[in-house]
Amino acid sequence: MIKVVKFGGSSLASAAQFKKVGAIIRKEETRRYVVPSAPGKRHSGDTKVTDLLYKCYGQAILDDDREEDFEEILKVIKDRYDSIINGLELTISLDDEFKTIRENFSKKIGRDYAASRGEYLNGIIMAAYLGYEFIDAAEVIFFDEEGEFDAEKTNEVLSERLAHTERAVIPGFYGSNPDGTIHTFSRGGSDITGSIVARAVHADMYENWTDVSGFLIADPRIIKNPKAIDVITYRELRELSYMGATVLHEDAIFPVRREGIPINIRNTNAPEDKGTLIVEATCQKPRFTITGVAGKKDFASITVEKAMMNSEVGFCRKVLTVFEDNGISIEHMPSGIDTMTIFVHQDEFAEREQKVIAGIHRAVEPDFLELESDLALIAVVGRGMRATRGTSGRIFSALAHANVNVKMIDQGSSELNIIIGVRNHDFDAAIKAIYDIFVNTRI
Ligand SMILES: Nc1ncnc2c1ncn2[C@@H]1O[C@H](COP(=O)(O)OP(=O)(O)O)[C@@H](O)[C@H]1O
Ligand SMILES: N[C@@H](CC(=O)OP(=O)(O)O)C(=O)O
Repeated sequence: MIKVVKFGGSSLASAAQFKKVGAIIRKEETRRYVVPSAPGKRHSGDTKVTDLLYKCYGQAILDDDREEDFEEILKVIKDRYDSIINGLELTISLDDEFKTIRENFSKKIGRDYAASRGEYLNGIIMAAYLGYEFIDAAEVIFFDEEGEFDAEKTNEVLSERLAHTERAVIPGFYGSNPDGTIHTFSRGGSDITGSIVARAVHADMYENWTDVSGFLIADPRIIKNPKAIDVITYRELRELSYMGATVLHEDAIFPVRREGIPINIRNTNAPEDKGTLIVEATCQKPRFTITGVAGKKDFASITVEKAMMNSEVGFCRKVLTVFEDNGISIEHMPSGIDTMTIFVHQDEFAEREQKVIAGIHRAVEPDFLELESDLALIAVVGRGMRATRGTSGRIFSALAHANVNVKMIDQGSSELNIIIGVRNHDFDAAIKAIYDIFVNTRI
């Protein structure tokens, strides 16, 4: 049995957190491959080391005389690592590493390099603390010429390397380009590294340790003490992650899914809790009709109206081409007989708004065109919804009771999700109402 264990920044924010992590790893022999993130927030007002590194590099590349700020931030970062090393009573020193980092920052070596040092340094500490081998992710995780993750090369090199390594620490979040420079995944990308490592060693389980007891039915920042989901399918999770449930990076699912490796989300601060199991398929009935609810704010909608639109061949395509030509991706597209509405990210749309409107006029000569902004989209997700009648009815009545005006509803063809559009300022109230009706009331 082999387990790959990834620890998030919240689990590695201080020496005290490292000790909890050490105890978890030592408890099971099978926890052979460890993927650490950079130290995260120790409390709500704190700053993640990754953010400090971005800030520090931002100072380093300024041409004017900002030496002081640069040195100050670098010292804050070094102090954080030193306090972990001292708290763990380790004898290692990162002085030489910081010397190299300072030199490389002065050479303006790259923003990705800068950010990656958070995981790199934490990996060195973790390996020393556990007595595991340290493997620099730059040697085993690869990106191609276009900057896309190179899954096949990585899998080949990484599986070969780990086949000869009994226990190792591989820092998350980064790898290398064909020219040897450092490249990072997008934010939260250590989850992806964990998944890649799990695939490479054909792990039996990918444990992803964080600061909550699993994937929760709703965002704990909106709902107080939400219940955890026991078992969730990859597909349900994809829907929820995409719509803003940030526990696991949305791209972290692909590598393990190929191999059918389950993911277990666990809590470093409550290691006895079972957490959430993420699987390909399950016969286990969900506890509630919905598995989870998540959402994102700041969308704009463009409604195009034209009589007999439905019978005009190619109408939708012509409208969509306008968005494509302007490089704007489309989030949702509910339609009626004479209308279609397109939901887009507000910030992406704002810059090209007038170009898009002009383009639509030229392309399809609509009778009427309406724009709306500051909208939020909420996804209610659940494999149990298919078998339950009246789910949308319950959602509508709950939202009506909470005085939330529903702007749009779109049921996915898989019947796995229902997407609801509301105003930004109704977002929290809508999530609360949906959680309440399905989880607390449970009629
Ligand atoms: N549905 C959800 N279930 C659990 N956590 C959620 C959910 N939606 C948002 N979160 C947030 O995700 C956080 C965990 O993810 P993250 O901050 O990336 O942790 P880590 O630093 O361990 O990688 C939780 O602390 C919680 O605030
Ligand atoms: N440290 C990186 C990568 C990461 O995955 O972090 P975490 O596991 O704390 O979300 C970030 O902040 O984006």
